[in-house]
Amino acid sequence: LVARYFRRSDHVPPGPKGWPIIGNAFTMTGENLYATLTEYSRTYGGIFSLQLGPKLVIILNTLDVAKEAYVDQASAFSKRFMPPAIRYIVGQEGSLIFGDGPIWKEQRKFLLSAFREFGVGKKSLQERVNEEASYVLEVIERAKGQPINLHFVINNAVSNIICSLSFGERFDYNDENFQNLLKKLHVNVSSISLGGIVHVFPFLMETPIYGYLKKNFQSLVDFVRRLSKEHSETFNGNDIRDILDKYLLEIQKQEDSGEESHFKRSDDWRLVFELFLAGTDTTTNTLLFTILFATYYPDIQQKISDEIDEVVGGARRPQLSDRPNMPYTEATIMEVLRMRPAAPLGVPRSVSADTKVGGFFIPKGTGVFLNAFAINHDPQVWDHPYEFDPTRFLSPDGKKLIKNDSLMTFGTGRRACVGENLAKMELFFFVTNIFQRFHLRFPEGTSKPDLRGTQGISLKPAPFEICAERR
Ligand code: HEM
Repeated sequence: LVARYFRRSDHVPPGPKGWPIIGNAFTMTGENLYATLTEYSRTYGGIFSLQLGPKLVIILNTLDVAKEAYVDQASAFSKRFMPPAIRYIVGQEGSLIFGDGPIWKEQRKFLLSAFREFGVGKKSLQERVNEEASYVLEVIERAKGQPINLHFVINNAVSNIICSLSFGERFDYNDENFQNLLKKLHVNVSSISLGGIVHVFPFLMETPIYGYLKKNFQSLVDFVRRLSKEHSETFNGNDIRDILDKYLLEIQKQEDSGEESHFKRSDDWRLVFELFLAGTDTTTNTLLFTILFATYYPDIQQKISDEIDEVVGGARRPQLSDRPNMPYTEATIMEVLRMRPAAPLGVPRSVSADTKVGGFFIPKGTGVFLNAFAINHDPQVWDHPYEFDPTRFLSPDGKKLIKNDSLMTFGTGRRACVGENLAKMELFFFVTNIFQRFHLRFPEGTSKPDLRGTQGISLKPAPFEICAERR
């Protein structure tokens, strides 16, 4: 009976054999997980399955099956599978990233409208990001050309954009409390995968091996809760300063109208917490990879710098209106997003009704991972997929940015990333500010860093240092 409970049905997509009880949980760990799963896709095809304990999950590895599931069958594929260990710590109810149904729908609509209101894609936020970038430039300047690891500065800067949108505050790069918090978040998203053994046995969170994950998440929740509480004490319905105020106003309106409220006062911390979770390490890692690739390929860095000189010059800050005139810089960012998707397996979904994909039976309740790395490197779609070549996103004359629907870095369908425009805006401003002012190289006498990156929930570059010389 036990064996039958854990065994895969014959009609579901094939996949590698697992161990008794835990199935393929060990397969779903390892710092090169994205590469391992992409290898499997070469053996098993566009869709294959794994067993996480008793839970069947499928991995979508080509654009065709991704669209067939997430777009053509959006109703069956728009729920989330929340990895048990994460649910165990932060719960699923009221979650935008992991929730479902009307609450999720309202939260998503709310956030998209809040992003518009508070300047995503607009001048007001441009000033904010430029200002934050100027603090990063100061840190680089102070290093005076000596080797520096930019990880926690960039991480702090990116988080400050979320903090400023959410509750109008930024934290100094020397603020030890905030830095510690970011480190804890970083450790959590980079040291567990979305499908490893801890999700088969979530009680491991209570043991010394994994207990730190629970503590780390709890510190972040406590921090956001405290800030949300302090912020709400200064709430004035006639002066909506940021996303948290807008959220509180929404609650007030729903309470006043006597309607059943989907936004709860007790949950006001959650939205901000989830913006941290979804938006900090993803954007940080992509920005670090951009710095890494541009330093690794000096000719590409030179082309970015030339474009900045031509379009922006050296005297003023970059503007949103410069973006359409800077296709090479934008194409380089797109190429980094393709090569190193910060969430290489997306955020898992759950199938809400028995269905079929790629001709295979997919039972209700199956977990689904979108292998963005495999799709972004599919040789059927991309020429020389493992080469770093920004020109693949440029028109033949190099003057226009060419989008490609096969880029799966932000997911697709109803639950695609809501932060895509914000992330791209941040990437553009941080990249242009840095390469406007500095030429970057690796420290003398050191070997070139590894470009592959290591994977937990997010994919991050291995630690590296750069030396920055003023241009
Ligand atoms: C380079 C940076 C980023 C990458 C690569 C990324 C990637 C993703 C991916 C793959 C998903 C799942 C999509 C799907 O299921 O189809 C997602 C969801 C999400 N992202 Fe992002 N993200 C980034 C930045 C951000 C930022 C800056 C924010 C907000 C501050 C954000 C907020 C969210 C939210 C709230 C969701 C859940 C949406 C839902 O379930 O409806 N992301 N992201």
